[in-house]
Amino acid sequence: MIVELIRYDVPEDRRPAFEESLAAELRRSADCADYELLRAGDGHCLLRVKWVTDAGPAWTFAEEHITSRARYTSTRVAGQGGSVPTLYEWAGGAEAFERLTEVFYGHVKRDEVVGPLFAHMDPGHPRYVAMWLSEVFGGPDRYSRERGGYAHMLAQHLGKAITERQRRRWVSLLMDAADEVGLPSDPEFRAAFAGYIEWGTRLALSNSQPDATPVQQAPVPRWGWGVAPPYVP
Ligand code: HEM
Repeated sequence: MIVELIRYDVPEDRRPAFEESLAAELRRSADCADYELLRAGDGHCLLRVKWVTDAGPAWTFAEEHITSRARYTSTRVAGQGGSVPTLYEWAGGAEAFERLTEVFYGHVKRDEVVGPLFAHMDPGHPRYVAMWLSEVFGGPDRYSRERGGYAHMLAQHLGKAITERQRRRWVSLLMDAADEVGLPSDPEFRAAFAGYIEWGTRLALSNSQPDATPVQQAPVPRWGWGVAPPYVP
C-alpha cells in the first residue's frame, strides 16, 4: 500500500472551495483507499492519501498550490485506532502463548487421533508455534525474523495429509488448553482467537494434501479483533 503526503499552501479565501472539490475528486478516484486532509496552525495543509495500487496512480489536483509531495510504503509500525490493544497484548503477551502451546502439545502427543502426526516433533516446536501465534496476533515478528516465516511454516505441513477428523481434534485440544492455561475467556477475545484458528487449520489441512499447490511465499498473517473489538463496560 502506497501512502502519499502532499503539502498544500492555499490562500485562506480559497480554502472552502478547495476542500470541497478535493474531497469530491478523491471520492471519485477508484485507486484511492483512504484520505485525510490536516491543517496546521499557519494555515498550510497536509493531505494523506492511501493508494490501492502499488505504484500509486499519477493523480494530481490543484497543482499550483502543491509545495511538496512524497510517497511512502506502509510498515508494520501502525496503531489499530485509538488505544485498542492487540490480541497479543490482551492475551498476556509471549509468555501466555508459550504457556498455551506447552500445555497444548503435551496433550497432542498423547492423543490417539493427532498424536501420530507429531511422533517426531522437534522439541522446540511448542516454542516456535508460540512465536508464530504471537506474531499473528500483533506481537513482535520473531517468527519471520528468526524461524523462516510463512515459507517455513508451510513446508512443515506439506504432504502431511491432515484429515478433517485430525483438524477438528487439533482445534478442540487447543481450545481446551486455552481454558486450562487461563487465556482471557471474554467473548470478544475468544471469537477472534477461534476465528483465526478455524481459518488457519483449514488452510493447514488443504495445504497438507498430496495434490495441494499452496502459495509458496507470503507474509505471516496478522489477525485483529474483527467486528467485535474489546468490550468496554
Ligand atoms: C492455526 C493452525 C495452525 C498453525 C498456526 C500451525 C503452526 C505451525 C507451525 C508454525 C509449524 C512449524 C514450527 C517450526 O517452526 O518448526 C507447524 C508444524 C507442524 N504442524 Fe501445524 N499449525 C496449524 C495447524 C496444524 C494442524 C491442524 C495440524 C495437524 C492436525 C498441524 C500439524 C503440524 C505438524 C505435524 C508440524 C510439524 C511438527 C514437527 O514435526 O516438528 N498443524 N505448525
